[in-house]
Amino acid sequence: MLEVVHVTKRYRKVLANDDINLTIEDGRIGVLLGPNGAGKSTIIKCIMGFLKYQGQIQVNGLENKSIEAKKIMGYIPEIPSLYPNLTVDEHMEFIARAYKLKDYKAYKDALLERFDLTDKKKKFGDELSKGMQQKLSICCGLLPRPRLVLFDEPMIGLDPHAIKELKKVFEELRDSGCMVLVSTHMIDSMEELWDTTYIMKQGRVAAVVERENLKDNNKSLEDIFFEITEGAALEREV
Ligand SMILES: Nc1ncnc2c1ncn2[C@@H]1O[C@H](COP(=O)(O)OP(=O)(O)OP(=O)(O)O)[C@@H](O)[C@H]1O
Repeated sequence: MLEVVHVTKRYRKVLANDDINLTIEDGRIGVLLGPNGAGKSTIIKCIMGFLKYQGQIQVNGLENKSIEAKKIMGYIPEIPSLYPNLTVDEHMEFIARAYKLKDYKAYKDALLERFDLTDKKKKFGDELSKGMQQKLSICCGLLPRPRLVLFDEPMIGLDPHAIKELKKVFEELRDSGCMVLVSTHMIDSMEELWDTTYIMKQGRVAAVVERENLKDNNKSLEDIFFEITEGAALEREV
């Protein structure tokens, strides 16, 4: 289980995350939905342990900044950060060695095939298109088979085939008991895939929407999103 408890992050005068609480259980998909600047990337970076913040974050009971926690966490950043002098295949090998993976070759090849990178194996990072870079970044994030996977705006720049594959990946991760957290500002992009949506506004979680509860509520996620983001900020459960 991922547990984010009372997390507050300031960048000097900017309050980017204001007392964030969220939980993702095993085998569940959480979505961070919010307009630009709502604080989605910041909370993901806090969960990954890249930033200093106030509050507590635990993954399966482990402190998020511990080595044990990092071994089970995967992160696909909003902007791919590749090595210009490493090829596609070398990026994957680098990850495999960093995580001391064993028996990873078949999975590596399957990931590259799935995201149409098999014939790009020998291309260098700076020879890839933006979409190809994003696909490689996804493959690198998935190779260590993380139990918690954080995707920051993962569909931006992907072609329809890659988006379809990525959605299948979300389902497979969920079905294998992983925790998934996806940030997006596109309401429809996660379709029926999410279990819990955290609607963020101005650094706060303004509403927590559970899919089960949406059925009894005559409103769509879109209705709730616009009510929250265009109306007064109020924290509530739906
Ligand atoms: N490194 C930084 N230094 C200063 N302020 C920052 C920094 N990174 C983010 N911010 C500010 O923190 C706030 C939240 O930004 P964040 O990137 O978390 O939002 P977001 O919801 O991910 O937005 P987007 O959808 O545009 O990616 C914004 O006001 C942003 O300007």
